[in-house]
Formats: sequence, structure tokens, C-alpha cells
Amino acid sequence: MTNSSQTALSIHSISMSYGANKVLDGIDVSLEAGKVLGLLGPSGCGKTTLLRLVSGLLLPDEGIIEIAGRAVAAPAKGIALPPEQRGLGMVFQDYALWPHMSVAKNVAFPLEMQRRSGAECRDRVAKALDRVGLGAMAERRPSDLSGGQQQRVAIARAIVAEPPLVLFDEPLSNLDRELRECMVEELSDLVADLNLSAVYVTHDHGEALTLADHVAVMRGGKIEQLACPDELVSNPATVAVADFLRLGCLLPADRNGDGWQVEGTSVRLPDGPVASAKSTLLLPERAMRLGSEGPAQFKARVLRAQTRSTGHALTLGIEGTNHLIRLVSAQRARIGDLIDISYSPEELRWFPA
Ligand SMILES: Nc1ncnc2c1ncn2[C@@H]1O[C@H](COP(=O)(O)OP(=O)(O)OP(=O)(O)O)[C@@H](O)[C@H]1O
Repeated sequence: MTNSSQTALSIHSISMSYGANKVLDGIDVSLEAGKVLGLLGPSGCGKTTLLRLVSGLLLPDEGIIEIAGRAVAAPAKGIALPPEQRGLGMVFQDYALWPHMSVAKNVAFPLEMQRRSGAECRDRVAKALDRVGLGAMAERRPSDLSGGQQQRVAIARAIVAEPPLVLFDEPLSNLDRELRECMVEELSDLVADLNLSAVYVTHDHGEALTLADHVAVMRGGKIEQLACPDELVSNPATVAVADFLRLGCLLPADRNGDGWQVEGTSVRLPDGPVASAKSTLLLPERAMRLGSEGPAQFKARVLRAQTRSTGHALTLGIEGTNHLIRLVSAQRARIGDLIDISYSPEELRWFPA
């Protein structure tokens, strides 16, 4: 464990059960000050439980949680600080704004809880609202704002007391897709400008990869991989990570002579860095191109073609099999066409079976 004030959050060997159901199992993760940790994973993997343990809404069965070097939960030592003594900022999915209070009153709440003077409250609220671009809306009611603006009020309230750590619990999931895409970028800039230390829970991998410096991909109460976004995308540690991040096509393969054969196909691949007789290989979407110009190819049939703003979204079937490949291509292709797909063998990733 570390006591450095440079560490915003340190989670050590945390476990937690609901009755006989162990929902978190030996979680270890730490976060440097000024960085964002994304907690990403499918429904039920334990992200919200972990966030609640950090906030103090739940207590762990085992382990230690430190915020800015101070132990806030350590059952073995009888330490269990309630949420109000952890001094955290929190932003929730449903904004959790008080409808009968003005925007300024909502934002002032954490400072009033700390019994700050009226002048200090007014000054800090005005600064926080300016930072989220809502300086002109201080006297409005939350109901007179759009969903995106309400979420910015919630962010202003979370940062007004300059907490050592801000917790975001799926803050954009109530917004429609267009607004969400806009807010992800805004939020990412805001978090960087404010130099916030934050934990950001989401099941949307695009959000996590955009916003977080490090992402913990969770599965079944454990961290499957903890890495920066680039590393996760280029070197997923497991099939589950590659699958959850939808990095490309996962294919079962059998060792065959000095190479590999994709199960049920005539597609042969060069040797990979696994010793087992069977493996799953990832053919990343970004490694594939339409046409036969690349270093290696195979044939696939176009099953579906949809026009998107970014290109043509194609679903292809490796000829004569049920293996599907999805990719977005600048080139058009017609349903039923048999086309060549090129790829770079060095971009394949292998997982022992
Ligand atoms: N109050 C509770 N009582 C019993 N089991 C619970 C309770 N809250 C959560 N669980 C269980 O704990 C596990 C983890 O739940 P958690 O809410 O942390 O998952 P999550 O990853 O946040 O999922 P989601 O994305 O759907 O919110 C799940 O199996 C869930 O059913």
C-alpha cells in the first residue's frame, strides 16, 4: 500500500459477497492523481458494486481502500468511513438534481454541507458553473434545462468542492446517442482541463477508451485486464476482452503442420506464438481490407451491406462457414458478392484454447 498523495485511489485485495454470491473477488487497482480510471464490463460484472465501495455506500468484506493516501475502508482494522466523510464528488446516471432548487443552489449544496461562508459559496459556484459553460443559467430550475445541461450541472456540483476524487456512474447513459457522443468529448476535455482524478463506470467501450487513461475490463467480479486504451486495443489479454471491445473476428483454429487452419474452413494462417494444438485467434477489424493487395487473403461472401456516415458496414461470411466478419469499408460491396479480404498476419492475436 502507498501513502503517497500522488495516488488518488488505491484498492487492495477487495472482495465482497451478497450472501453466498461473491460479486468482487480480489480486486487490486490504483489510480495516480490527475488520471481517470475507467471501469468497463458487461452487466453484472461488478462495476457499480466497486464504485459503491469506493463511495462508502457499501463496505467490503476484505481488503483496503485508500483515497488520497487515507484509509477509508479496511474491515480488518475496523475502518469504515461513511460517504460524507470521504469528501468525494459524484455524478450519477439520473443526474440526482433537486428539482425545487435553482441550478446555483444545487451546485452550492456540497459547500453548504461543509459550512462554507455565503460569499465563498457564491464565488465557487459561479466558477464551477463557468467551467461547465452554464454561467448564465444559475437561476434556472433543472427542469428548464436540456438533459446535457442538467448533466453539466451535476458535474459542476461534483467539482465545486475540489474533491480528491470524482466518481462517475454511467453519467451519459440517459442521453440520446448524438448528445452522448458530443458530451463524451466535452467531458473528456473538461476532466483534462480540471486535472480531475476520477473513476468512470460505463458499459460503453467507446466512452471508456475516449475518457480514461487506464481501463479495467471487468468480468465475473474480477479484473480481466487493466491497461491504457491503446494497449487494450492492440494487445487484448483474453478472448473475453477482445470480444467485449468488439475488436474483430474471433476464430477457432487448429494447429496444422507449420501453420494453423481456421476450423471448418480452408483458410490457412502462418504460425503464431502459442504452443497449444488449438487456439482462438483474433483477426482485428482494423487489420482487414477489401481486395487482394495485402500480404495474405481469404475469400468471404457479403451477407449484409448498410450505408453509414463513416462508410459501408459489411457483414461477411467466410466462404462455406458460419464464421462472420464485420467491418466498415470505404468501398461499396453488393450482397451475394464473393470478395477477397486482405490482412496483415502480424496483426493477428492468438489465445491458447
Ligand atoms: N443488493 C444486491 N443484492 C444481491 N445481489 C446484488 C445486489 N446488487 C448487485 N447484486 C449482484 O452483484 C453482481 C454485480 O452487480 P453490479 O451492479 O455491481 O454489476 P454492474 O457491472 O454494475 O452491472 P450493470 O452494468 O448492469 O449496472 C450482480 O450479479 C448483481 O446481480
